[in-house]
Amino acid sequence: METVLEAATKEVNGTVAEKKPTVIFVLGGPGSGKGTQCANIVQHFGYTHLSAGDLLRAEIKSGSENGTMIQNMINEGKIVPSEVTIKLLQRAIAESGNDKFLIDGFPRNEENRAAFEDVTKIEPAFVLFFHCSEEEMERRLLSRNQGREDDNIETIRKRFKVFLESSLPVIEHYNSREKVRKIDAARPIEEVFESVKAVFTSKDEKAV
Ligand SMILES: Nc1ncnc2c1ncn2[C@@H]1O[C@H](COP(=O)(O)OP(=O)(O)OP(=O)(O)O)[C@@H](O)[C@H]1O
Ligand SMILES: Nc1ccn([C@H]2C[C@H](O)[C@@H](COP(=O)(O)O)O2)c(=O)n1
Ligand SMILES: [Mg+2]
Repeated sequence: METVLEAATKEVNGTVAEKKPTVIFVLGGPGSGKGTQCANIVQHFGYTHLSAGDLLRAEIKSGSENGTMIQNMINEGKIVPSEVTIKLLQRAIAESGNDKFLIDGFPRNEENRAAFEDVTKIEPAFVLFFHCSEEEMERRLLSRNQGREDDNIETIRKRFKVFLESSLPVIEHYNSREKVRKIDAARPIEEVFESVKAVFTSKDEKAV
């Protein structure tokens, strides 16, 4: 079967026609509920969920030559170089067989954003931004119990700092292009999902 990336570039009457996948970036602070809401969106709307953090953790487990570097960056709450993360995303897109994706936790900084645009020429249909107070996010992360090494108070504080300094400017970039759909994520999971559904079923969202 033809993959999305193979289908992306086709010869039509001697000219190159591009068929790009639909991409929605899912952003928000650590513990704002991105993964939780993506699982709901997948069930209701048929997207493939690609979490950049999950792909990086799988890369560590695979014994890749980049594993130690990725592990050290994650433990410090830092952002892994775009080249590594984008390759993982491209591979996952190619292997999925789908043509619509929730890309969760990416782009995390300006370098991620510019490199993705440059390499893939893909613009997100929109950006879902889960907004939540640090106090609530910290509470959620400390009780997540999924065995994540970075869910300790020292690393959580570093991740909050990186979110404020490096990720918020990316959200501002897309906000100035009217691409951000901001969701109040401090409410119970079901209520948050009602707001998410309203975005996905809105007549104004042409690409969805
Ligand atoms: N609206 C909510 N209310 C209460 N708890 C929530 C809510 N959404 C998610 N949680 C819980 O908070 C924790 C973090 O959620 P989740 O893993 O979805 O966040 P995330 O944004 O993907 O975090 P990270 O950036 O660290 O990957 C999980 O234990 C999840 O069950
Ligand atoms: N674009 C990304 C996404 C994630 N990482 C690293 C750094 C994060 O602290 C960690 C965990 O991500 P999460 O699962 O919380 O979304 O993964 C990165 O370097 N670049
Ligand atoms: Mg997550």
